[in-house]
Order: sequence, then C-alpha cells, then structure tokens
Amino acid sequence: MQNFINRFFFILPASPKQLVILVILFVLMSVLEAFGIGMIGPFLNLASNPDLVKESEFVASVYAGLNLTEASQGIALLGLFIIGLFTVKSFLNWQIKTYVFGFCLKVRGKLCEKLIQEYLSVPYTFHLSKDSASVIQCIIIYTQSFALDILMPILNSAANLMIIIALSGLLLLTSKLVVIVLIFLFVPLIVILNAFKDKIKYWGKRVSYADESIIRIVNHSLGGIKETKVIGCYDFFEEQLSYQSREYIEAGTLLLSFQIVPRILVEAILIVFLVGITSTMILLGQDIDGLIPVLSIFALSSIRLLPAISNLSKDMSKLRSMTYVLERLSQDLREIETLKNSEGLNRTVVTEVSQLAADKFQHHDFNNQIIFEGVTYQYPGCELPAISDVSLSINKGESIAFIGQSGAGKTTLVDIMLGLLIPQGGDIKIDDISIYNNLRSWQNMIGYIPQSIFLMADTIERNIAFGVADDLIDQKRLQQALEMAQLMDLVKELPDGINTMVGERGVRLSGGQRQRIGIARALYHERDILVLDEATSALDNETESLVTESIKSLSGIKTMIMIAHRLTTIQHCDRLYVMEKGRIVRSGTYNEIVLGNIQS
Ligand SMILES: Nc1ncnc2c1ncn2[C@@H]1O[C@H](COP(=O)(O)OP(=O)(O)OP(=O)(O)O)[C@@H](O)[C@H]1O
Repeated sequence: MQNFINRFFFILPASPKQLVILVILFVLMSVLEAFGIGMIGPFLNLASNPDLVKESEFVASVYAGLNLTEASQGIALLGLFIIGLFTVKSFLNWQIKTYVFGFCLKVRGKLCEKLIQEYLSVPYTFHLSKDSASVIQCIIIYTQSFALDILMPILNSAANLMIIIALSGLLLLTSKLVVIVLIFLFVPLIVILNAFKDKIKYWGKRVSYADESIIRIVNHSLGGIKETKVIGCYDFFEEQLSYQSREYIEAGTLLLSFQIVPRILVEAILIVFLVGITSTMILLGQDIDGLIPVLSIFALSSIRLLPAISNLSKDMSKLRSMTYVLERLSQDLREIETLKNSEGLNRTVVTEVSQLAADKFQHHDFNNQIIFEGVTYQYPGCELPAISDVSLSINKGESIAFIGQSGAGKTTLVDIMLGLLIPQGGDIKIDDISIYNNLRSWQNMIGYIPQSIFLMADTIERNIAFGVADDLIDQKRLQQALEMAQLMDLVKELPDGINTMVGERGVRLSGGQRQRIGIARALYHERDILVLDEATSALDNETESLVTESIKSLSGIKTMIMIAHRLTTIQHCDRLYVMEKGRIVRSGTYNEIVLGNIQS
C-alpha cells in the first residue's frame, strides 16, 4: 500500500494540492447528497401526515415566519426546496465530473510529455537495453492506464468514500441498526477483496504483459515485413499473437468478472437484510410501524449507498490490478534518474532536451583541434572495454578515417564522439575545453550520417530538414544540400518533387536514394564536423563516386570523421587510424597504411 502511494505520487505529473482541491469538492458534494436525502424523510412524513405541522414547535415557527396559513403550502415549499437542492447538486456533480475528466486527461497528456522527454534525454545506453515495444507501451498505453485506471478510480473512490461516510452518518442518526447492516455489508467484501488481492495483481500483470507482447509481435512482424513475407513466417507471428491474445482474454475475463463480484454481493446482502428483517419482525408478531421510517430512509440511502459501495470495491480491485503499471512506469523513471545521475557523477553532462531549443544556434566556435585523451569505454554488463585508451588529435578541416575489422570498435568510437556513449575514462576536448562541459553544444556542431538512415514517413523536404518546422526551412540551403548529395535528378523526376512522400522508413526509395537523403540531411544542417559511418556503403559505384566527390569537395571546409570498409572512399583522407580490439594500433596516410600493403 505504502509502495503504491509512493509510486503514485512519484509518477503523478501534478501537484498533490490539486488532488486536495478535488477531495474538498467531493466532500461538498457528499454533504449536499446526504442533506438532500435526509430531507426526503421529513418531506414524506409531512406529506402523509400534514397534522405533524401543528405538533412541532420548530415547524410552527417556520410557518409563522413565512406567513403560511395552510399546511400544504409549507409542504409544497419544502418540496420546492428539495427540488432546488437536487438541481444544484446534480449540476455541481456534473461540473465536478467534467473537471475530473479534464484533470485526468490533462495528467495523461503531461505524463506522455514527461515520458517522451525522459526517454529522449536519457543516456543512450538505456535504449541499448530496452526494446521499443515496452517504451511505446509505457508512453501510449500505461499513461492512459495511469490516468483512467489509476487516477480516475482514486478520485472516484475518494468521492464514493465521502458519500459512504456522509450517508452512513445519516443512517447512524436514524438508527443504530445501521451499524449492524454496515458490518454485514463490509465484512464479507473486505474478506473477499483481501482473499483475491494477489490474484488480482497477477491477472493485471498478465493483461499488461500480454498487451506489451502484442505490440512487440506487431512491431517484429510488420517492422521486418520484407523478411516476414519472403521467409513466409506468418504462422510463427500469428501463433505468437494468438497465444498472447488468449492470455489477454483469459486474465482479462477473470479480472473483469471479479470486479463485478462485490456489486452482486452487496445487492444480495442488502435485499436479504431488508426482506429478512421485515419478514422476521412480522413472523415474530412485532410491530413494524416504528421500523418503517428507518427502513425507508435506509432504502432511500441505499439507492445511492449501494452504487457507492460497489463502485468503491470495483475501483479498489481495479487499482490492485494496476499495480504492475505503476511498477513499470516508476521503474523506468527511476532507472532514467539513476542513469542520469551516475553519468553526471564523473562529469557535468548537459544533455537536457529542454536545453535543445536554447542551444540550437548557440554553437561554440571550433577553431583548432579535437583531442581524444585516453578514451576508454565499456558497455554495461560487459567484462572487457570496447574502446581502450584511445588518444588522437584531429585538426580543424582535416578528414580522418577509422578502419579495422568488424567488431574492432569503430562504431563505438563514433558513438562516443557523437556524445551518445559517455566514456568511463579519459576525455574529449575541443580547443582545450572538455565536450562534457556542454555536450549539447558539441552535438550541435556535428552532422551524422549513419550506416542506415532513419527516414520518417513524410516528404523528402521534411526528411532533409529533419526537426525543423516547415516555416523555418531554408529553401536555398535545401537546394544546395540536394545538389551536393546528388539528389537533384531524382527530385526533378518525381511529380511532387521535394514534397514526395517517402513511405514508412523510406520504403518508396532505393537504398542509395535513402542514403543520399541522409547525406543531404547532414549537409542541410551545415555542421562544422561531419561524422560518416559507412555513409556511402549502400550506393552503387557510380553514385558512390559522385557522392564521394561531393564529400571530397568539403575537404578543408568541414572536419570529417569517417568509417569505411571500401578503402577507395577514404583516399582523400589526411590520416587513417587502424583499429583492433578497441585500440588504435596504427595510423598514417592512405599511402602509408593502404598502399604500404598493411592490411586493414
Ligand atoms: N550495445 C552493445 N552492448 C555490448 N557490447 C556491444 C554493444 N555494441 C557493440 N558491442 C561490442 O563492442 C565491440 C565493438 O563493436 P563495434 O560495433 O564498435 O565494432 P565495429 O568496428 O563498428 O564493427 P562493424 O564494422 O562490424 O560495424 C564488439 O565486440 C561488439 O560486440
């Protein structure tokens, strides 16, 4: 319980004060509710026996004060008062419910924003150990569950609890018998809810896990649609999906069916009590006249009390079934917090996404050199470092390349350079200032062209200007980037030109065209340093030499750091570094390293 509350407030992207305001509103509602119901008893009593007016001093003084002559006038006035009270209560109820819906949906929106911000700003290593299905599930499904299946039931429970307390108070005033009734109502409920406590959590976990697995299976089958079709492994995915869907149905049905048990039970107990007590009194020959007002108030209150109790218990079991959702959300948020703190322990790494906009155009000047000083990096959970004690320097305007066999550590070194992986040892300095003083600013100087380009299902223009709003896209720069990346011919051929949609992950383009869009993207952003990770590997020979020519023409203007398997593409580089098992084992010019017949 304590865990549940702690996690809830840890995740809640709103001030607890807002919850207090809601609770106060609920108290107001419940008081009005109890007062309204409480008024019905005297009203019915007066209506059936108008002579009572004369018997009560208080009522007589009210009659005198309001100048009422007939008993019926007062009764009608009381009726009007009750109608007014219920109208105000119903309107208030509607307004409060509307506010609660708005509040819950706002919390969902804020939580989505908070999560995407955290997932984007968390150190890259977090994503190396997470699969996208679970991240998508957290952002889309669990935020909705948090708002609608946790926050809403908590607020509804608070409201129902207030109503139960207020109406129980009213019943207690009417008769002590009610205490026995309440015990009758609550004890079996509490016993049942407690007995099934762990089961409910387990079913909830199974439902959430099945949900997550369904997203993962859809991701895998459609994400690799070409392979799925060619290999013909539909059955494999269909079977996996049908297993998870059976899990979902089984656990979900148990969960939903259990949630209505309390309601059924409360109804049964109530009927047994009302009919039972009346029948017993009659059988025992007791005078039940005195009991009728009590029973009628009780029956009336029950109209409201019954749904309040059953909804409260339904919400309680719903909350239990959502324990897993709270665990998952808080687990990710805490992991992100720990990762950020642990990477921040060694150096002040400024990577916050919120700073992105502020820093966007605030490039630090790069005038002289990038220096690597004994850089060492070990992947989490690995025994040996992937990069060991790498030291080198790159002058502004130079082009350098890393070569080496597969697994030598080239991509890891590039990821360190990009600021995605933070080394445990050593430092990288630009003009004698550590890049970790302001990583964002360093990243703003880099254009990156990876081995496989990520394309959005959007237009060529938006894919090149990636991350820039339409009205801020610089058309001149866009044209230059298209020309340098050898994309002009393609764009001219397309009926919609740069507004052509490229399809999901660029499926409507060839591999080479996708790669050139990636190159155009890096060029559009006019960064001082270009990092190319096998950037021309997907191009045919002719296009590769054209693109390489374009890249070469940037020699001396941009500082270029390349990884290449095809050595022809790095002929123009000033220096080559040969990597082996995470270390730089040799360096020199193309002539020295390649033509000197030293194997890469
Ligand atoms: N996320 C990871 N977690 C653990 N180890 C990793 C991870 N990524 C890479 N490695 C390991 O680090 C080492 C260097 O890998 P890296 O990808 O940098 O090599 P590479 O030279 O770029 O290879 P290739 O030319 O095949 O791309 C390899 O032994 C690899 O298994």
